[in-house]
Amino acid sequence: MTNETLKKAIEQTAVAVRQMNPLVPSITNTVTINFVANAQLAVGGSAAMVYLPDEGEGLAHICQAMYINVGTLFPVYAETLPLTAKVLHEERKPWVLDPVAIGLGKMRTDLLTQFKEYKPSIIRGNASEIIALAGLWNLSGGSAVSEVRGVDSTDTVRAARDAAMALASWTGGAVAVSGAEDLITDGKQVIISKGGSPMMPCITGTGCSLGGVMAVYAAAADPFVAAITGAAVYNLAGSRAETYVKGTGSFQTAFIDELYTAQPSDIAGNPFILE
Ligand SMILES: Nc1ncnc2c1ncn2[C@@H]1O[C@H](COP(=O)(O)OP(=O)(O)OP(=O)(O)O)[C@@H](O)[C@H]1O
Ligand SMILES: Cc1ncsc1CCO
Ligand SMILES: [Mg+2]
Repeated sequence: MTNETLKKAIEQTAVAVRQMNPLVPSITNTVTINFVANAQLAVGGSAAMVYLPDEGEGLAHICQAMYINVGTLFPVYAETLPLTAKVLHEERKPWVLDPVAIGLGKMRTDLLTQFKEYKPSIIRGNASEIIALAGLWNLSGGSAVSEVRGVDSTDTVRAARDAAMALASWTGGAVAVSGAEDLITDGKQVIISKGGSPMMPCITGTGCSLGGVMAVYAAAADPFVAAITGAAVYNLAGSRAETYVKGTGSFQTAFIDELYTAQPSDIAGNPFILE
């Protein structure tokens, strides 16, 4: 892929989801569920959030793509998440996994272990989560899950490069590592997406909602292009929003405004490096 073909693919993806309004349901955490839905709607998707096993399974059958985030687990998810992921895998529906807080608790570890066989099309996490997931799945570049602390990253994006490439090679999809710059790989090529704002890690759910938005784009593009398009619109919107807000509260509102008003050509023009 060249810079020009990638820019064209990003622009086409952003245009396509606005035309399609794809149904992209989520099973996600209760902290940021509203932010995820609003971000998905802002870029052109149709959101639907569920918790129950038959509802996850039912939506997996009819959706264009789906988002699963293990941030706040409840006992019912031991049934909901594998059932839903199995349908997505069997029907070759694109789906995005956010392995939030990997390493915390037995149920989270069991679920994330099971997802190895259901091959998420895009894995999106911060650097520490990506390194820990590669470790849990016994892939190169990974490390023991016990090193993760809570939901925030203690590693740099570049430190997760090998883990991200190993995960993408396993799934055959894409992996996106978020941070001050974002690294996206399909296991062969690596893209660094630039921009964003230091305010983004100061509000909860920019990462979660980024996963939801990547799932929306995955309804219209292959996983690698979808993940790159998501990173690009986030970095564009974050850079723009920080220029006129007083602090992080109004940043969240301005950020959603910028997602909503971002033009496909501007999303494609957000700086990236193809390594
Ligand atoms: N220092 C930074 N400068 C610019 N952009 C940033 C910075 N830190 C994070 N971002 C952006 O914020 C978004 C979320 O990334 P982050 O790594 O904070 O996710 P996360 O830790 O999973 O977030 P959460 O779990 O709260 O949803 C990405 O678009 C990323 O590019
Ligand atoms: C803060 C927090 N705690 C569980 S999930 C979540 C959202 C960010 O990952
Ligand atoms: Mg996160």
